[in-house]
Amino acid sequence: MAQLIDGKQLSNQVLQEVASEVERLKAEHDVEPTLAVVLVGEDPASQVYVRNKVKRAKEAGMGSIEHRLGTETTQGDLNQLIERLNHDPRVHGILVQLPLPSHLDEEEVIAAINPAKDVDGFHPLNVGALAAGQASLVPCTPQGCMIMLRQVHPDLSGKHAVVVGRSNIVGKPMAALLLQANCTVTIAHSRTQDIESLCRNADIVVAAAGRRELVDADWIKPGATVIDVGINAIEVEGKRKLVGDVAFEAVAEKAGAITPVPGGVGPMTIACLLLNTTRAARHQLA
Ligand SMILES: NC(=O)C1=CN([C@@H]2O[C@H](COP(=O)(O)OP(=O)(O)OC[C@H]3O[C@@H](n4cnc5c(N)ncnc54)[C@H](OP(=O)(O)O)[C@@H]3O)[C@@H](O)[C@H]2O)C=CC1
Ligand SMILES: Nc1nc(=O)c2c([nH]1)NC[C@@H]1CN(c3ccc(C(=O)N[C@@H](CCC(=O)O)C(=O)O)cc3)C=[N+]21
Repeated sequence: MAQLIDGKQLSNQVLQEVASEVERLKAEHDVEPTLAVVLVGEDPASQVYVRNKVKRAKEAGMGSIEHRLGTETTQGDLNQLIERLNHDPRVHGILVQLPLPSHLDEEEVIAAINPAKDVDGFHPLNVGALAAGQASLVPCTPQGCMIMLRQVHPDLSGKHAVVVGRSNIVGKPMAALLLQANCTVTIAHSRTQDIESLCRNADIVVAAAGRRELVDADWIKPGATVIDVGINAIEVEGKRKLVGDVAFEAVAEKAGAITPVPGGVGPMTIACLLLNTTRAARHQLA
């Protein structure tokens, strides 16, 4: 049976560090690190994430501001709100929940965020910095995955990592961080041929495809480390349940270490978001 990498517990450790940094910023600089979350539309899954973020921020002693806008919000309205948050000295981090309703241009919105307040690390300037190995605000989910991986592999050097998925928010930044940690990195996606044997050669598999239980036991080399980013809501006997992109029961028999869903990457993502917010606040002091 694989070692379970407990994201809930690890995230609490990160959140404790965040809370101490919040204390210091308050005591030494009279600054309350504050995150502004912008949610457009009624996507129920997004509402759950926003609730979790706000709750954890409060627990860490941080300020949090929510802007809930209707589905009919225009690009102009949204840009105007971002501009206001960019210039508000009480706001240190800005997160616009994705995906946006289809009539809104995500690229334009992300580019409008002040890069110094871009706690998601999605602005082109931060994306470029990450690619060049000079990042200060690293995307939260990959950052959380790296903390989990370090539990098992304090030295990642020379490990073969396969990332399944190439999105801007998970797959690509994940690959960049693994490369920076001296892994040999393969990025697989929906056009990849024979993805199974690629994964079977990997010491580390990061599953971020958004396909429930895509990664099965015969994809995994015995003893490999498996990080499951997927969050897929399904119904079992009328009840809502979350499953990952990994067939957990079967893969746990074969892997050396594995992250659960829920209680894995999700809580780490939120902890890293708040960590990024304290980093942004610290930077804005200067
Ligand atoms: N735990 C957390 O904190 C977070 C979880 N998530 C979850 O992670 C998952 C991925 O999210 P995200 O990156 O935004 O998703 P996207 O839909 O943006 O990207 C999915 C990627 O997976 C690839 N893919 C899809 N199907 C297959 C397949 N059958 N075989 C191989 N590759 C495939 C796609 O390939 P192609 O490019 O060719 O289309 C694409 O690159 C989702 O379940 C999401 O809910 C996301 C963010 C945070
Ligand atoms: N701009 C932007 N940044 C994001 O980081 C972002 C986003 N948009 N859009 C959606 C995805 C998804 N995401 C999650 C965060 C936390 C959990 C999380 O806390 N999950 C818990 C449980 C949640 C539950 O019970 O529903 C867990 O896995 O244990 C999940 C998913 C961030 N995302």
